[in-house]
Amino acid sequence: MNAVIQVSNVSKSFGSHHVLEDISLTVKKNEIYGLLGPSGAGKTTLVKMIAGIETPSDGKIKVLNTLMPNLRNMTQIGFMAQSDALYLELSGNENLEFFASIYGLKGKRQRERIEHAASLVNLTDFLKKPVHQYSGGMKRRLSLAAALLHEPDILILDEPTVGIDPVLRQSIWKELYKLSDMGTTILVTTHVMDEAEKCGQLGMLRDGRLIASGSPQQLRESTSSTTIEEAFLYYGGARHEN
Ligand SMILES: Nc1ncnc2c1ncn2[C@@H]1O[C@H](COP(=O)(O)OP(=O)(O)OP(=O)(O)O)[C@@H](O)[C@H]1O
Repeated sequence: MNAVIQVSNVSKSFGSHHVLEDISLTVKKNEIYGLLGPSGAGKTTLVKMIAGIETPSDGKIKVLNTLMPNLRNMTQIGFMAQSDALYLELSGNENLEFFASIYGLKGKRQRERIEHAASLVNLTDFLKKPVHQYSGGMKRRLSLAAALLHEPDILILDEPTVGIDPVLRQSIWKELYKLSDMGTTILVTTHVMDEAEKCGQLGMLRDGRLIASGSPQQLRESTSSTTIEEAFLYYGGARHEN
């Protein structure tokens, strides 16, 4: 099986707070897998463990067949965190140069990748500005550009389009499709239902449990729902009745 991410029976607690319970999921190569759930469901905690930033309390996570966390695997992963890890006093360009050099990109290649990533997120004209003058949406876009710089095999995006206007959101999704066509595996978290529809596969997360998974169409059809929101409510409700 061409599984790129394998999460097996993973649980996570912070002290006595059980945040995730017995999560198992598989993300295949080229797939765009969406983790859908309301705030506090545990999406960020799960993607941080997959990216190797947090460790599970129980269970196993393998990325590219290697147990995580694994330092070598980190270079194959582009991670865009929910809170932007940017240097506010530096310009957009300087931020991208910094991240590019961490990924080992130098000289002409570095310039090309920065140009490409910046144009993708519509920031070319703002690269000279210090980031403290950026709006929230611009900071998100710069973080996305930084995650794309080294053309990672796996892209993990935590709520990538929060604060981004619908036109740009659409162009970002277009690019995500393009990247997936070219072989990138993409894991994206969202609490927005219409965005969930854009994913090839979905995992619905609620109260730290994976309540359902499948393609948006499968999830709708198997619950006789017309929307993903309805399907989510069905699975959420069904679990509580058990
Ligand atoms: N380092 C931590 N220490 C203690 N509790 C934590 C920690 N990180 C997350 N939590 C708790 O875990 C739960 C899930 O948080 P998480 O950020 O993973 O959810 P989420 O689905 O990503 O929500 P949001 O979209 O609001 O970030 C929350 O109750 C949160 O308070």
